Amino acid sequence: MKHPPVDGTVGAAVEIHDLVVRYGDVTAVDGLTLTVGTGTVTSVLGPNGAGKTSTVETCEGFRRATSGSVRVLGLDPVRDAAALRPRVGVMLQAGGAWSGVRAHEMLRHVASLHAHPLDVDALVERLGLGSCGRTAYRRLSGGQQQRLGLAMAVVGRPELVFLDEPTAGLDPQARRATWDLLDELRASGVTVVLTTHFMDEAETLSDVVHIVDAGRVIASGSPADLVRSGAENTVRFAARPGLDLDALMTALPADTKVRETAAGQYVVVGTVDPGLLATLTAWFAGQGVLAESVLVEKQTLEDRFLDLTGRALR
Ligand SMILES: Nc1ncnc2c1ncn2[C@@H]1O[C@H](COP(=O)(O)OP(=O)(O)OP(=O)(O)O)[C@@H](O)[C@H]1O
Repeated sequence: MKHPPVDGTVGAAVEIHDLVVRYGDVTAVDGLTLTVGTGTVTSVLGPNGAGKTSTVETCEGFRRATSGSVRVLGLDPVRDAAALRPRVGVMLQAGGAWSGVRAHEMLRHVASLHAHPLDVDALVERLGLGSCGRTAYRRLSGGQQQRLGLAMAVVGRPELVFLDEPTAGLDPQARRATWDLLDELRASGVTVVLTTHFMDEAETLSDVVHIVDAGRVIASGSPADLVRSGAENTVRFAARPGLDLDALMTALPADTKVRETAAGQYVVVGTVDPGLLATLTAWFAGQGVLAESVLVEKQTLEDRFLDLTGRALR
């Protein structure tokens, strides 16, 4: 069943305007503005420490904004917490359950707090939690805790779910099961806001992606738009390590960048056309370089993310 538009939030499930979150001297969120459309899957991406969790926790009502405004389903996440609780599902980055409680008991407890919960047994089955129902939360593996956290976030049939790195530490099977569940939530009209470091996940699942860096949104759009608004194409090739990339970039058109992503693995980003390929291979010939596996590819969201946020570790 599709959820009807929520009063006062037609078109917007979450509205964040000029949000600032400070912890003492640390400014975690620094004037962040974004809107999450009702019924969309929206991903918030950013390097470590960019302010994603602080932003999401403010929307969940766990943190107070230092300044700026946050509206969730048209309501204030702190002042209206009681009204939002049955309507919003939350999956935290860590924890969320009492350490001694058994997995299924915890899930049944959360389900009992909601008027029309999902079928607990079916959800347990879906997320592969059948074998650990009697296990205490603290004894579950990291991936099982993650899956239980996801189940707790969705069991109450929320209108909106916040998922902080929902697939971190999951095996490929559980990751796919999570993707399928998110697809179903979208199909039933649920708004999903997730943070992730997996670019393929964001690209596959999201209607809209916001890239956050240093506490601000630096790019927004559909994954396809974000990739399109970067350089058109990428050429990848393998050759001997340590090629003189300054010399190569001098030979190529001015807007072209080349980097060695791993020893002997190169990526050329720019306007890739037959002329650029001809220049590249002529340069190889002039240098006596026998390049292998020269591939013209579309830029990925990960390439775009790295272009926008740089390559320095945070
Ligand atoms: N409780 C806290 N006290 C002090 N500083 C904090 C606190 N929580 C977060 N920070 C700092 O705020 C900044 C933003 O952290 P936040 O967890 O929001 O980033 P993030 O984008 O979610 O990072 P990650 O991808 O690593 O989870 C970081 O510099 C972090 O060290």
